[in-house]
Amino acid sequence: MADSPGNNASAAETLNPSLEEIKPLNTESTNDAEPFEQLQQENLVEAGEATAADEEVQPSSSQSIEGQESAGKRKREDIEEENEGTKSSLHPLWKTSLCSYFRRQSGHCSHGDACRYAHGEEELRPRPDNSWDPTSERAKKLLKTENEEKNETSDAEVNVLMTDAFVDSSDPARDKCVVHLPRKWASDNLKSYLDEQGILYKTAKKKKGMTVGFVSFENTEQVKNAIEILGGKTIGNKQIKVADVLPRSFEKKAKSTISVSEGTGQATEILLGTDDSSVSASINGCENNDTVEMDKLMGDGLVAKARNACDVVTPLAHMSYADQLEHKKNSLMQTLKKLTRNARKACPEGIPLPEWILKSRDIGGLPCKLEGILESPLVNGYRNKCEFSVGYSFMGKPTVGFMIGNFRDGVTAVEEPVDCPNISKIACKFAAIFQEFLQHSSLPLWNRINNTGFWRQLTVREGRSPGETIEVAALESNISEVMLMIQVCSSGFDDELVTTEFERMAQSLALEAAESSPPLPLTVLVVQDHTGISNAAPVDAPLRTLSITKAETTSGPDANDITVEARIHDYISNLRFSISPTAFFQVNTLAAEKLYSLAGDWAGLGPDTLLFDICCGTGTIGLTLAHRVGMVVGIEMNASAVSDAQRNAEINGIKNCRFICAKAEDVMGSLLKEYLNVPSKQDESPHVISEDNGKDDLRDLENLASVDNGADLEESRIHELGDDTSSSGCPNNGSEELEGPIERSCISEDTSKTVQQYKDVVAIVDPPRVGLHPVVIKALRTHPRLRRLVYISCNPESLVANAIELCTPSTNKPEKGNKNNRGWRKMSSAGLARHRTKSMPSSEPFHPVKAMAVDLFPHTQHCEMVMLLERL
Ligand SMILES: C[S@@+](CC[C@H](N)C(=O)[O-])C[C@H]1O[C@@H](n2cnc3c(N)ncnc32)[C@H](O)[C@@H]1O
Repeated sequence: MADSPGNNASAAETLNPSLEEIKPLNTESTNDAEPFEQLQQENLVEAGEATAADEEVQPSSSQSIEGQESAGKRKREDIEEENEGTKSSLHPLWKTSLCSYFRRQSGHCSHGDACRYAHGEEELRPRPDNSWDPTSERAKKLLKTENEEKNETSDAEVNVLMTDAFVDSSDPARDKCVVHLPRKWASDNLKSYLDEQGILYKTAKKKKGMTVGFVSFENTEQVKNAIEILGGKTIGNKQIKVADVLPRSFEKKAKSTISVSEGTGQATEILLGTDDSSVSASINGCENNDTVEMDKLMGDGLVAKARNACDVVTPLAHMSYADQLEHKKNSLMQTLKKLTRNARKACPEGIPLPEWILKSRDIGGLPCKLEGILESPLVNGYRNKCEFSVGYSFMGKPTVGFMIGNFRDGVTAVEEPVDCPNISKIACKFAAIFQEFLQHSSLPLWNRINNTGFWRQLTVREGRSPGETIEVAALESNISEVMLMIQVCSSGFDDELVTTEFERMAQSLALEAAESSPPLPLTVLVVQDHTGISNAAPVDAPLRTLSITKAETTSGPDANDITVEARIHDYISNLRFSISPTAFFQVNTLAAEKLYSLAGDWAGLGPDTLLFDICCGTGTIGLTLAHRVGMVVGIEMNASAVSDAQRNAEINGIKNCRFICAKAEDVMGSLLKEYLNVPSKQDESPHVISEDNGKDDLRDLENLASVDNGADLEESRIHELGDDTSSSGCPNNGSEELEGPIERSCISEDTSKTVQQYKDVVAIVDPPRVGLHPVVIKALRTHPRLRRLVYISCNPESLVANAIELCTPSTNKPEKGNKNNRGWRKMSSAGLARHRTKSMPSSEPFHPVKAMAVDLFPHTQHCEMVMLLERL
């Protein structure tokens, strides 16, 4: 998802040597496999099919001759088997892939003409979809041409919707942007480049991470000169372009100007250069003008990307729901196949391939059966939490909604969420109310380019009333509580002004909510103060609860302000859940209920089960399954979520749960030891990890993982667009600084039953998008008493990566991790996982038993997946 940083040649060159060092010996090339995966995605090649592209899978070049021979034999038998079917009738894939044996053995293949694979480019036939074997010269040539064409097209579609003020001259014709610059450049690099080219300019600004720089000129002569000099220039393989900053009418239409003080870079003076009538005129006329102007620009080829929030936030909305489910299922199947391919590739020499890999051929290369996809009970308006960005619309109107593109590519325009089908009516109404308030606020909107301003984001969280049935036609009537969290950056602003503005805001929101028809519930109003660059605030960003004026008394002399505790409530499986402002709670409550109950069913629970709920959030999984097990141990790093979990256990009278506030990687090993210290037969097996050795290995892996978990700010920004599976939704890098491994325990534990009595140990893991920390994987994998693991994932790629480590047979001589190696930076998550398997201590692998998708996010590409892993 995140673009690879640094796409220029020098970055690639410096990376290669380190990659060499850690490239798994049995990997010839991982690049070739990718186009093949694409073909598989399009269902053009069966997963079991052997081609030059997937031949890297086996035999492993690090295997012994014997190993190679047996692997080679395996493959040859497979081919012969398949040939039986192809000789008699011409298989549609006959000679559509290059024969790897023929290529390797300099033009010799024992199958001769009968070989189903093409002996050389001349014999090669196009595939049924007219594409070519991706390893062939033809395919490579075609790809190159396509890429060139793409580059040309994107050149034509220069599209900078930088609505945040970033202009230096009074004449927009003298403000230009330069596009296709290296991401790693900052302003200084841009200035040096312009100087080197002999270009005169007034100011030049560029932020790292963006491909766009902003240059203002003293006069039109300088503009002309710059365009002439830069025309046709390239940096790396990118052609530099000079373009207008859109919207061109921004200066004309935007009524507020922000004066930024030189010294602090902080906005100190705000001139609302408008009277109310002109603001409302501009607001009222805005929608139509926007559309006309946008259409014109699209016609001119200047704006070709998403034009509204709906296209960005709900890209599948144009499909029927049945088609969306089918689309997601197919795409998940392709992702799952990576598990088989990579585990096969990583299987150490001399160790037989596990049964599940051998059997994968019978199910199209899947590691286990994908049992289907469960639909969301609600398809529209299902989100109980929406994070709306604050910014300027395409036409320069202060707007509360979604960014319609990527900041890195120079798009900061924010558009209203009106047509996004996943957003509830209540959330849309609150966004509109807050937007209206911002039109008159004396504090500025957050400017993503200068990182200045005040108003940043609005989060609307909804809680339902208890009840069995949901009125799909009148969803709002089920919403009884609403929490609004307004994110600001108050640093550098006058306290008194800020307090007055908050009071005005609270009054305005309460009044408008009460006057809405039907009235909107407004339970809690919280302000989150955050100074960081991205809106993804750490969980400990300061919160301030504002009092809300009771609607019925607003006009009376004794207007009654109430401040309530900052929390709302929702219900899952008839349990009441208390949710604090920053705690994770699944955004689609009804679908989450299905997800948790499926996980419980697959976990095979009973009164003798000890259930580890890893990454437990507010305790939803453990608490909804507590009645089916002996005891639940929940682990969660967000302190307020842990307090919520504890509170939720209490309000629901559940006594067999213990919640631990810690990073799972810090406590998993010791918890397994604490609970499972009873020696069993398994413990005596050679699979047991020795303490010292284990610690060393854990440290090695931790080293690799520390950067792996690094959040990509821009990725977080993209997920602001309504995808709550982001790291902002489930903070994996929360700033909750923990002193010790278990800083705080919340225990409502039935201590009458000692831990040794639990015969059955099960883990349900539900990690954030990045997946489980390698230390946690290792702890789970190497503890022999943990026989069953249910993995719930909002990111199938990380599920696959983690499952590679959990399910690949371990080597008898695990390698030591190389702490100084930085080559993993450019590896795929699966490649990295494969690499890690080499240092996995000798332990019995899990095997994938079954998988099921649960659609928590209709209209988007995202989907939850559940996979059951077991040890026989
Ligand atoms: C996808 S959410 C799942 C929460 C919960 N199971 C639920 O369904 O509501 C992931 C949770 O993992 C927590 N988390 C992230 N990294 C963690 C870590 N290293 N250790 C423990 N918890 C973590 C997040 O705070 C978040 O609550």
